[in-house]
Amino acid sequence: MDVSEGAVSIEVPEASGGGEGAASGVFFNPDQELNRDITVAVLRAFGDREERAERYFDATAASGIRGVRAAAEGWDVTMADVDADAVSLARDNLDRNDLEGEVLLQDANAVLHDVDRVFDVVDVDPFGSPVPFADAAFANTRDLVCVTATDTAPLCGAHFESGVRRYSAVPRNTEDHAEMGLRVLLSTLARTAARYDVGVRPVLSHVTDHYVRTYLELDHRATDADAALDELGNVHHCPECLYREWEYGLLEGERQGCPHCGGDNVVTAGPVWLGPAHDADFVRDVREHLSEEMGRFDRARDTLETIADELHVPFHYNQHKLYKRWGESAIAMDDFLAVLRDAGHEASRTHFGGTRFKTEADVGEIREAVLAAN
Ligand SMILES: C[S@@+](CC[C@H](N)C(=O)[O-])C[C@H]1O[C@@H](n2cnc3c(N)ncnc32)[C@H](O)[C@@H]1O
Repeated sequence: MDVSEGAVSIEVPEASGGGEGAASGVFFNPDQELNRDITVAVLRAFGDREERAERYFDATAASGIRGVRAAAEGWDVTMADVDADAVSLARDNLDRNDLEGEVLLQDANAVLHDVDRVFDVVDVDPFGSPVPFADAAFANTRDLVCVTATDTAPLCGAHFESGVRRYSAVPRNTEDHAEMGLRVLLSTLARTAARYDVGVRPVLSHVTDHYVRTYLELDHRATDADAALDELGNVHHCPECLYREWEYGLLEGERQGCPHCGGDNVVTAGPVWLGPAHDADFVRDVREHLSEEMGRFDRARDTLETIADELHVPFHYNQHKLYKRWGESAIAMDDFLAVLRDAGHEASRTHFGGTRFKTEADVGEIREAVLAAN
């Protein structure tokens, strides 16, 4: 089956249309086109800014769609896969588009540990968790590590034990679980990178459908790794009144009782990444580098616009849940944000959902602002 994405056309097996875990054939998930469109725009924006960056490694190639699209953008592409059918298909797909590139039948970790190779950008887009590739990626990438995680249930605490095992963190299945998953992933990646004296700075992150995607710019001094670790801490959630509170540091403990409603079901997650999950200027630049031939242009543009304007608050509220608790009907989001801003609180929409918002205000302050506006 022929598939066109952006400027390229590739062949994928018919059987792979079913998405992750398709019974036969090389993997190809059409639903990840948005992820790949944004990746191409990131490569354009990053390549313009860091002109010397030219070597891109698609660590888990499958059909080669990412590597082929990167090669079409002028990147010097290497791809790897442990599946011989995938390697042969990825090679064919480069040829089909008259593009150069190297496709290796090799474990991505072995390629990353090859002392004769250096990559500026490494893209890890595996089945499930990226953790098996994280050490090698951070130990051996120059500039940018791009990571997809599709194991959102462990990451957000819905599969608690596997989340603890895999991510060396305590995830909690709170009502803002998608952001919980992102911040648990960022915490694990920051701690993994720190082992190699590498500091990570997330320049763009999004949680879309059932995956988390993040782009981490790297700095290669021990002090950079220390600075990244300083962005870690714990977050406490009260499931009754939706109060949440966070504090930086790795040694903070659990909370006894909610300071807002007095409830005793407060849950603590950590260590999670409390720092910025994106760089607004970079996100705006990436948005400018989207192009209309991309299949998910409109959605990618809207997602990036929302992310660029998101406050750097490490969790978010669900406006409808708050109104339900107050026994009132929710008002339009723009009006609601205006109420918070009029009361002196910064507030923004978030790409985590249309009924969700970010603010530094706590639940008591939010309620006061709404009451004062009535
Ligand atoms: C989710 S698919 C990749 C999808 C692809 N990046 C895309 O955008 O369509 C994961 C691929 O990783 C490959 N893989 C699994 N373990 C690997 C390893 N250790 N090194 C390299 N590739 C591996 C699998 O064979 C599979 O083709």
